[in-house]
Amino acid sequence: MQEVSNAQKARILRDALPYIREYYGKVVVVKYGGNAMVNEELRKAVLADIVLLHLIGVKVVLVHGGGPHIKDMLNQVGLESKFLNGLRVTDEATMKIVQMVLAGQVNKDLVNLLGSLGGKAIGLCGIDDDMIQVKKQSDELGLVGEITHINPELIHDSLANGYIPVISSIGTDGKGVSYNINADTAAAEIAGALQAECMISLTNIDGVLRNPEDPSTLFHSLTMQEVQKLTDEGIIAGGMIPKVKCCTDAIDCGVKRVFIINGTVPHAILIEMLTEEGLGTMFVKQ
Ligand SMILES: Nc1ncnc2c1ncn2[C@@H]1O[C@H](COP(=O)(O)OP(=O)(O)O)[C@@H](O)[C@H]1O
Ligand SMILES: CC(=O)N[C@@H](CCC(=O)OP(=O)(O)O)C(=O)O
Repeated sequence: MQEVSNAQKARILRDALPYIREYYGKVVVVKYGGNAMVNEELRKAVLADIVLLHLIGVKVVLVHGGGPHIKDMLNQVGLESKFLNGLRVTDEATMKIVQMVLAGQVNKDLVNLLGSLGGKAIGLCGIDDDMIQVKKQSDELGLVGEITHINPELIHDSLANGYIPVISSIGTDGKGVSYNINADTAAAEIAGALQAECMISLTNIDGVLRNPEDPSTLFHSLTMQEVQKLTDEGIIAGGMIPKVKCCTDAIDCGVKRVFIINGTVPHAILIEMLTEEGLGTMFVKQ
């Protein structure tokens, strides 16, 4: 690795200061999940950056998925993973596993790791205090929830008490039934309800690319109209479609800065938030 001189380190810190000031005391929602969350070393590095932001006074809210973890557990118990338009078809047996894996295994592992890195974290899911209220999205998807309302009180209380809230993407219908929610959707709705300064979705690709095989084709910023055009042209495809839709929804709901970045790049969150250049795709209204 190339040596960084003390003068360069000092310049990096000086240049970051205005951004630190800008984000101080502001709410930043980070969506973490997918393949960017599977590697343990990487996970530790991402969480260390979240702890650092928390320690310098940014109100970080971590919303997580865990699709690969759910898939592994379904495999272990002999259940199949089925998707319809990027959403998991969730029958009752699958929902039990989703809740166990997300609110149990993944959530508690993240909280535990944040704690070990010096962060004060609290693990929640959308069922706690009726935080994520849903209705059934469609009969075909089974227990997949469409969000009808976010009750942000518990998040505000957790932040006011100095915690990093770590929230898994499960909702309730208010009648005792748990529902599965795509984690990007949950993050965008939560960011909107909190009127967050910023939402960052971490994935395992650099952002939105004209050609996903070629990193030099990254779109550094995209307007809502450009997103529509690229989706119509089939350039934004597959798992990127719902991810980008959540970003534009968050902008529509008043979130000021919205990014998709590569969570496998060392210090990706810090580079995006605290440098002029950033590194992923930023979404803007126009
Ligand atoms: N234009 C595009 N730019 C970048 N990635 C794209 C694009 N179109 C489709 N994709 C695909 O979308 C994937 C990201 O979605 P997904 O795998 O669902 O993310 P995650 O698992 O992080 O939630 C990328 O790895 C890539 O294969
Ligand atoms: C309805 C639906 O599809 N829910 C997702 C929830 C987890 C998730 O979104 O995880 P990632 O962020 O890791 O993809 C699922 O069951 O996989």
